[in-house]
Amino acid sequence: MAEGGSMESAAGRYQSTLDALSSLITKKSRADKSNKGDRYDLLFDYLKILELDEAISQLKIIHVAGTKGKGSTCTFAESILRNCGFRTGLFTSPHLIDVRERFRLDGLEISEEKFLEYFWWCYDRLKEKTNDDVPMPTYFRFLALLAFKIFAAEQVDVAILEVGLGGRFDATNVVKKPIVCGISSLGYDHMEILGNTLGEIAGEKAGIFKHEIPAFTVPQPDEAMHVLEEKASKLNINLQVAHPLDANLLNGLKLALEGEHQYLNAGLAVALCSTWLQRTGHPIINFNQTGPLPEPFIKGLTTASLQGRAQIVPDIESPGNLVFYLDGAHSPESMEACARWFSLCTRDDNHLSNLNYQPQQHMDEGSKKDTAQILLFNCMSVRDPQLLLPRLMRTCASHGVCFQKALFVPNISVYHKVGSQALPTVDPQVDLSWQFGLQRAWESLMQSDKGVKPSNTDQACEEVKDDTGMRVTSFKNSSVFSSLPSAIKWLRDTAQKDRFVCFQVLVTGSLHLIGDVLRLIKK
Ligand SMILES: Nc1ncnc2c1ncn2[C@@H]1O[C@H](COP(=O)(O)OP(=O)(O)OP(=O)(O)O)[C@@H](O)[C@H]1O
Ligand SMILES: [Mg+2]
Ligand SMILES: [Mg+2]
Repeated sequence: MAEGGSMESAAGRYQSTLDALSSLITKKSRADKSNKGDRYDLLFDYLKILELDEAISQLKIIHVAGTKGKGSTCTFAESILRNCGFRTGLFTSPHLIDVRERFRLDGLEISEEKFLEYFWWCYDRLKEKTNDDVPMPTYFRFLALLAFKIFAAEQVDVAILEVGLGGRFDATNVVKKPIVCGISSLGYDHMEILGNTLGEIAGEKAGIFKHEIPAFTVPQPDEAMHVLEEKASKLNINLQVAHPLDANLLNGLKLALEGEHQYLNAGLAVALCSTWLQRTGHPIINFNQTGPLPEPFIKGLTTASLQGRAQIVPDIESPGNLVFYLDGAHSPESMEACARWFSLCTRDDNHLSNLNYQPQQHMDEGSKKDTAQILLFNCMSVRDPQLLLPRLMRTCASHGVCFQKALFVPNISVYHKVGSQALPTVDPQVDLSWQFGLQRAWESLMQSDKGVKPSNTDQACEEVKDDTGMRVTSFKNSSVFSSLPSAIKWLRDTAQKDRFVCFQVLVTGSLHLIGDVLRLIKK
């Protein structure tokens, strides 16, 4: 019998499943060899153990790599093909709150029941057949195998797979014959693993190309495009460039995911889906690049959903004057896209009418609410804040948006654990040196940047303990909070005190942070 026997409660069973999953997380850093393909051959042993070889060859797969926009592109593609009437499977990463977010069937997160069934089916077989030579798969490899099992068992018409990291040595790349491949925007990320030049990075991502399987990409910098083309031509592929979607093709509707960069992702998704339809014997009548999009495409593109990407959440405690703008950007290019999105939608008063509250409700007739922008930030220590923070601040400044205050917090999620139970009791002794570094970088930016309100020369640092014993270290323009809940509490208190100001909080830098914030504010 699987771990988590019948005596256990459903919640207990789910938790022990997450514990089993957590046991696969290796303590080694991600830059470790295993991500460079170390023992990639093991994946084929796992496929044999799970008897998935044949099943995978039957799946009609769309495979997407890229630095940014993979998840969005896959989400659009899934939504389009579901609206065309197909049974869809979608595998994306990372997850924000619950690991089941990574596996969608017909657009919905897999049910707990099915997840448990397939999880233990795979886990038990692997546990039984693995040994010193063929050890248990690592975390992401296990999840990818589980995705294959789920999609095969559920007999989806189409499986849409997002590469976890890179391409060539990614666990999803055991696929031998996808229907179509896509490469979304390339940029600098994970250089410690994928190489230092855009060309090298492109080469890794192009590792998903397969002999004579059609492939699409978005417009890329020359350096990247050359490498993609070269790799494609070696495999006898005519690599095509999907142009950004023309907003006029949406019948006056808006893309479901916000931000200008989503038009790039949507354009790629449209190309992938129309090719998938053609190659699986469902050509769309009268479809061309410039004419209006078929109805299910419009429906798909305008209703797709993905948490933590340009997501706007009014706070439940003070919806009128505290609004969270959440975006998991964590690379320089996406930081800029995120800053542009935040600036445009905070500058634009109209967007408030899209939210389910009346911003004017607490105010006297005719008075206009002031807004104040606050940044809530953390990034993982593999990122370079000197690349992220200036990009963020300058892009906002160029749109006339200045942050009144920046808050830096540690993430709460414990990385070697999966699942919501991983929310730990807050540790007052937590090491904040990384956050102090972020704060210093921010303060010196505020001092040096032209076009940004100069801050007080008085840089007295104030350290206080709040009522929960948490440390808060403040400069004029920024604070370091020793926990996320205390930062959220500060935001709510601040909003309570000043009901005539709408506090617009941009939360960015790390998807883990976004997940933690969503967990706290959605309760
Ligand atoms: N085409 C793009 N160009 C630049 N930035 C983008 C693009 N698409 C998305 N982004 C930014 O990247 C963030 C993540 O988007 P998405 O989840 O689609 O990408 P991803 O490639 O799956 O990222 P991850 O590496 O986190 O898996 C978005 O919130 C947005 O800020
Ligand atoms: Mg990434
Ligand atoms: Mg992703």
